[in-house]
Amino acid sequence: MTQEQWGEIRQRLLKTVGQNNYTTWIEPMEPGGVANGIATLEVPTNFFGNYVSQNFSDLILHEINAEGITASRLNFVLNGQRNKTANPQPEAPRKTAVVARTTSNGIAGTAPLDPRFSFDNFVVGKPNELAHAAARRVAEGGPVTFNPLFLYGGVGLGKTHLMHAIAQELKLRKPEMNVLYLSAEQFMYRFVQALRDRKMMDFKELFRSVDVLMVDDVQFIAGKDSTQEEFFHTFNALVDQHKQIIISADRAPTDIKDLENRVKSRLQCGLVVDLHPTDYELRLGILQSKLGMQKKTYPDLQIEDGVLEFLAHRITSNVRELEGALTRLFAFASLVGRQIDMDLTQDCLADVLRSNERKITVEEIQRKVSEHYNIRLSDMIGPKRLRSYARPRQVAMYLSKQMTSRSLPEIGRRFGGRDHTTVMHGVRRIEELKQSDSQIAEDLELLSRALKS
Ligand SMILES: Nc1ncnc2c1ncn2[C@@H]1O[C@H](COP(=O)(O)OP(=O)(O)OP(=O)(O)O)[C@@H](O)[C@H]1O
Repeated sequence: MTQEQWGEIRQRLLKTVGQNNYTTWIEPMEPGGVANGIATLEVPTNFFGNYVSQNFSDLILHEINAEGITASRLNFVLNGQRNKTANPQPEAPRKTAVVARTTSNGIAGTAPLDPRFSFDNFVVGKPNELAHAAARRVAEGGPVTFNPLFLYGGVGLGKTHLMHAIAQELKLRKPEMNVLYLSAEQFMYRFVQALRDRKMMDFKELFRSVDVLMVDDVQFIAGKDSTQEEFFHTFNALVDQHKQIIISADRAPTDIKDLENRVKSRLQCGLVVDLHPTDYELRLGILQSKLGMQKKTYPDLQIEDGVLEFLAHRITSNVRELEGALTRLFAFASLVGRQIDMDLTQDCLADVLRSNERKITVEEIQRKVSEHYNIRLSDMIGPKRLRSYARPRQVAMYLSKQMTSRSLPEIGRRFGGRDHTTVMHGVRRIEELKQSDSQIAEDLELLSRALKS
């Protein structure tokens, strides 16, 4: 793809994604080649590539094809890594802030900080309140009370956001502090580079001279023995000097496989806090806060009441996907010139909604029903025929038939190896009672709502 073609494509993208998105996400990319239906774009960071891929790839592909270039997929490579040897290019100037002070030892430079990942933009709810409070405390830059702060949680739950927020806040409050933020992958890359260039002294000096070291996605160094070793020494040197360390990972230190025990135990010796999966209220709060940004980009678009609630209810996997869905919805609506209502939402996000469909299991149903009727799970599954066990059992069988794709024999097996005719009888009995017994009807309603949430 030539610069000229990319220029045309960019101009059209500006109209569809809006000025803000354009400046942040489209403008920094450089065009690469197109081969076998794959168009390559150069991006400044992996994070950047992931974000663009999740939020704008459909639109970009659409415009690339509109330019007469045939491509069905996009491939993102880091700036300057395409044809590195054949076509050496100077590193593109970074547009976002770099935290660490520049040094002259040839191995300085850190990950860019995303200005949107601030404390102000972080929505706090029950699942993340502890992690948020700990991050806030560390960002005050006061005396080191827990070292390290170890933040962990599943994909897209806000670990990187909190790390960037801490770094940016520290930069504001304590500009004299030397704060180094980087991913574990970059740590390894720098270590290998220093070894190769015989600059280990510089490497050690750089890492041991920081006031705050922040390493994102530390699980990456699992299984990489020499990097772990170096990380361990860096860690110890900084802790000895009472310098703050902040680490993030996708799981707790004890659960990171192939990480040496001494590293694990070091990582656990401060404060370990986790970001729990989001709940409905948090998801809705996040959507409401992100709505403001979209409205700035697309001031003419209206969003129908109930759409945000619908998304918060249905997209439960992670915040990144939730955010991506909102961005996509606005971009799509603006592209097709429609307002955002339920129909458009279902059309535009069919794939995301499908992949988020929650699979309810028979075991979950059994657990919820036994809690509801206050009986033991073992009594529900066991052989006792007492009415106080038999009725909840039939309710659970009925819900298993309605809410899962399990067959009657499969359900029977999960209820202590009962025959499929027993399950069928139970299901029919509850179907009858649902019509004649308002208490049972109410129980079913309550239980199915609780299971779906
Ligand atoms: N509580 C929150 N408030 C506002 N935005 C959030 C919140 N949690 C996550 N996000 C947003 O969700 C997206 C994903 O978050 P982030 O990159 O921090 O996830 P992560 O936990 O680091 O994921 P990964 O494991 O993939 O690195 C970001 O755009 C971030 O701003």
